[in-house]
Amino acid sequence: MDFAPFPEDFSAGFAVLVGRPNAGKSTLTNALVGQKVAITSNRPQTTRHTIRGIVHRDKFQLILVDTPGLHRPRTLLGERLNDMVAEALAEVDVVGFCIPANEAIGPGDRYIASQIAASGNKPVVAIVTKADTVSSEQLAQQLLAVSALGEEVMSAERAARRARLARKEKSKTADLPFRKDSGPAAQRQKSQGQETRQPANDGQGGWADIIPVSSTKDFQVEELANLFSTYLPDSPPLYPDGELTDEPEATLVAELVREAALEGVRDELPHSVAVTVEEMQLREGRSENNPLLDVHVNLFVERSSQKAIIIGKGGSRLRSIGAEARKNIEAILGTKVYLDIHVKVAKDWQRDPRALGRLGF
Ligand SMILES: Nc1nc2c(ncn2[C@@H]2O[C@H](COP(=O)(O)OP(=O)(O)OP(=O)(O)O)[C@@H](O)[C@H]2O)c(=O)[nH]1
Repeated sequence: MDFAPFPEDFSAGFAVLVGRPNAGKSTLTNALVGQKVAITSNRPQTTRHTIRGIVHRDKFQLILVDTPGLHRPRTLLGERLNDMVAEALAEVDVVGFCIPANEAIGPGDRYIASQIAASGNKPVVAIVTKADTVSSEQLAQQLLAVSALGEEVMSAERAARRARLARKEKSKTADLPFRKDSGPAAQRQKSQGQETRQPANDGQGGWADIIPVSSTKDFQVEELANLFSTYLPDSPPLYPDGELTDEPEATLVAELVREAALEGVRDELPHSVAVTVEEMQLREGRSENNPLLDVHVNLFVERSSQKAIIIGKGGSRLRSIGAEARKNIEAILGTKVYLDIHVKVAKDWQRDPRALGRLGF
């Protein structure tokens, strides 16, 4: 790996974008990175895997983790998705909480905000996305509403932490033969005002920052990158220049096939489609400057009625899924691709832990 020379005050680290489905996380990731790496779609929850894009600048390197839409779990799959989000939050230097400018703040946003607040001491930048879709008055209103949400969840979380701490202290002392907080040491501590530990995510009242952006109109995207960079630790670059994503190629391929399969099925399928890559290798006997990548994938649905939808009349839908997916895979991997898709029924895979494991969740 070749690293270009970097200045002494270089910083590098990780950011995660969270937000409810359709909040614009994938589009923002792409805008920041400058190339299509995350999967966008106008339907919710197409981002299943944590996909990283890397923002390279002269003074910093920002590694972005794009999470699945954090949402209230309904099925086992939902719980796993939320686990993945929690893991992602634990690993980053700064959290970007995406809230669309053109939708009222709802219980979904509140739930996510409280999850982030509970997750600890990471600075949270509230990002009001899709700023181009509203008037400046509406944008100002939304910024105020987002700010109020920050105050609300952070102070609620502080109160909850204090209550949790108090309960913990109480249960620790409850089964002792004498009261632990009545001895001289405890009295001394109390008189010095040390009895309550302060929660970690304190001090701001609300968010670390609030910024409106538009990914499609390139409004304030660079400002956001710079803002994120102020939260990164001093560090040499973590990835070589030019590397845009470290997501294994197979995951990208599976995502692209899944995205193509969901296109055109307007409402019903998003939660019922999973894709695994069975085999991916360069075809033998091709010349070095004209390689062909053979890709075999399984596309799982839950019911045979869904299989019929995916395949379409005389196989027509499956053919266009294949063509669309192949075009996008070729664009990202930069080589010609032969794509073979097998449609299979895996009954109730969303609720079956073994099936989830097999499908890579
Ligand atoms: N007008 C406008 N539309 C946007 C902008 N950013 C995203 N969108 C649209 O909003 C929709 C959702 O965007 P995504 O980036 O897929 O949202 P997401 O949060 O990644 O969604 P999930 O993967 O479902 O969690 C897409 O149709 C985007 O084209 C923006 O800045 N302006």
